[in-house]
Amino acid sequence: MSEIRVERLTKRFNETAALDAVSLEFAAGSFTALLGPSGCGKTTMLRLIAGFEAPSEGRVLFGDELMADPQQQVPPEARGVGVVFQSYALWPHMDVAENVAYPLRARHVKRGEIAGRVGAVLDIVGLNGFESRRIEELSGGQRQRVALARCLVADAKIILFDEPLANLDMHLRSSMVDAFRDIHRRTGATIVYVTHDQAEALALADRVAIMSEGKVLQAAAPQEVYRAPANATVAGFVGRGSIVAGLAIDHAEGSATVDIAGHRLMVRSAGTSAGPVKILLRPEALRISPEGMPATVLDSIYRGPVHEVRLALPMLPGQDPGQELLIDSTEAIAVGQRVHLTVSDAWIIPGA
Ligand SMILES: Nc1ncnc2c1ncn2[C@@H]1O[C@H](COP(=O)(O)OP(=O)(O)OP(=O)(O)O)[C@@H](O)[C@H]1O
Repeated sequence: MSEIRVERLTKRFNETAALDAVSLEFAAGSFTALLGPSGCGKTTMLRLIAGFEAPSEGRVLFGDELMADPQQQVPPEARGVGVVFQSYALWPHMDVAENVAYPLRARHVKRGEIAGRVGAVLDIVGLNGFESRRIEELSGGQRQRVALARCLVADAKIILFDEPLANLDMHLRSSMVDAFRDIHRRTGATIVYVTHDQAEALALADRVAIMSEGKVLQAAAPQEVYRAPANATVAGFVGRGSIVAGLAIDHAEGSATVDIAGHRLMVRSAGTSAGPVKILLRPEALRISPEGMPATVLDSIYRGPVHEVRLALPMLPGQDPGQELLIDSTEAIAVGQRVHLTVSDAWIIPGA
């Protein structure tokens, strides 16, 4: 059953549609990341689900229950949703345990029960022993964990996260990514997680919804979004890679033969007719070898374990000039060198 359903959900601020007729379901227990550039409508979607905004058009349902349409809205506190923002909004004058206990106190839960539940969630977020620490004595990552614990203690079936790791350094972010995976496993909550960090989205979510200009361009498993982007915008937004022009010569179920710069190869395809196509080539699917697609090295940048090498494809009559590819190479390669590439995987971008 789907826990959250948004139907043709639209939110307009003055003339601009921050969210534009989006329909999306969130299955019970799923972990969906909303991913997209700044201003694409991610936070607006979250705020509509939480009840902090009212829809201009469309509806929000939890199960079969209507939460909001333009005429009526269930108030946020009656939706039973946990929300964690990037600003932790903790009470500075209370210690860790008091902050975490706050939602239970507000609901008049018994003292004895509160202590047990607070201990249990502090355990989940790895803050056992910090009960009587003051908030100002905590690091950014520890504060974020307190905010997380305070959200978890309420036992919400739906938890919304708005860029919860945005203020943390890289090292802390990766340890918090582990904490989030653990929390999802333990609570089984339906999670919607807003981020503009694709690595975070791919690592955490079982489904990624890529948004742009108030619309959802693709909502699919992380592997699918990466391997088979629905259009050029998604392809450009998720992962590294190059989009080159080619000519489809022949196609079968799920694959096609294409010509790229005079070189023929088999690529994956969602079904296309013969003619010009755009093809996505990921760096890890390209390898320098004695024969294959010819290319010339334009430049090479050391990126840590590998050199990222930019190559130019030969220009052929009737094809796009200046087509470029990216590959990762364990060795530095001299600029100007001519090489050949084997292609182990490629994808025809639908409708491009
Ligand atoms: N209260 C508001 N009043 C007017 N415009 C708003 C309001 N809230 C959001 N917007 C506009 O709606 C659009 C979507 O905003 P939203 O905050 O949902 O984007 P986002 O994808 O979360 O961006 P970011 O990653 O920068 O947080 C933006 O163009 C924004 O300027």
